[in-house]
Amino acid sequence: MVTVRAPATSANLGSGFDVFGTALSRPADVVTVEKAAETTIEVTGVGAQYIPEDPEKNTVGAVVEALDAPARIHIDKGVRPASGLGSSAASAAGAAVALNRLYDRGLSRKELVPIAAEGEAVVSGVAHSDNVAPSILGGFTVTTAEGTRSVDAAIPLVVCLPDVAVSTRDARRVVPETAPMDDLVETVGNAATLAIGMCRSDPDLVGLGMDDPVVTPERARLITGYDEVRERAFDAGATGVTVSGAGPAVIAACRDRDRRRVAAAMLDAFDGAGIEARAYQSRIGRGSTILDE
Ligand SMILES: Nc1ncnc2c1ncn2[C@@H]1O[C@H](COP(=O)(O)OP(=O)(O)O)[C@@H](O)[C@H]1O
Ligand SMILES: N[C@@H](CCOP(=O)(O)O)C(=O)O
Repeated sequence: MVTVRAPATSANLGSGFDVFGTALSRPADVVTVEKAAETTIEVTGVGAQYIPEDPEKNTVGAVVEALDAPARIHIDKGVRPASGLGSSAASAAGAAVALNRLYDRGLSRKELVPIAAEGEAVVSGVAHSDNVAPSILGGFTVTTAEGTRSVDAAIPLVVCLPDVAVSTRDARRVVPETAPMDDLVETVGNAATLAIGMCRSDPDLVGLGMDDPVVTPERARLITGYDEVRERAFDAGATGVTVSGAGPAVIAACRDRDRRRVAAAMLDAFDGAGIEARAYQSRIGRGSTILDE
């Protein structure tokens, strides 16, 4: 038996659509696997009632297939589904790390990234790796067709999750198919600024680089209260604010001393829009951890 804690993640960070991701120190899924002749999945925890236990429909089923590793699997959800916090990815990442160990497949963490991404194709239609990569490796990750690079960074974050669901599949439908050259230039500049900020653990540069003129404005329309939440977070000291993943969670970078104030301001703004929400005072965290074997 192997048990793995797989963290929530925030993908895109504004300027890095389908490329950037960060592991969050909290919340997390806990995935336990035991060898079995046939794969079965049991899901408990936050939002478990909305998550299929059929291996064909659960993200971990695709990981079992890819590793040829049938197992009895228990997923204890800490990451609410349809959150923008890589809920589907956390289970897939945890399963990939756990099954690799259970069956001694000997794959490296980086080699597990495309395997876990197969799970994302099951739910969103695209095997995007920007959530599974940080959930497996930890830190800030950059994933391209050439593979994944990661760096540890100490950046305080606030993630505010409103009590509404946005499916990644639906939120991918509003992504523009093309972008004007000016927007492309702006996005590249922001993404490069953010990457330098991560390498220096500098919340000001990271926040500055979180702006995105192409995808985020379209997604923000799906989140009631987004503009007010963003403005209030900046007023409270956030250095950057954007949609987390496909939403509805909103993520802010800040300094340690401002984290509580930013969290309170974001909650208050959602409340003003008539939306219940919860805030995680988080930071960039570590990747999947084996808890027990
Ligand atoms: N192990 C899993 N954990 C969470 N969601 C899952 C899992 N397997 C399948 N799903 C489905 O994936 C969808 C949530 O994924 P997604 O829309 O990408 O949201 P998130 O941003 O939270 O990952 C839901 O429809 C859910 O039923
Ligand atoms: N790059 C993807 C990330 C989706 O993240 P999720 O946490 O909402 O699953 C996208 O933006 O579609």
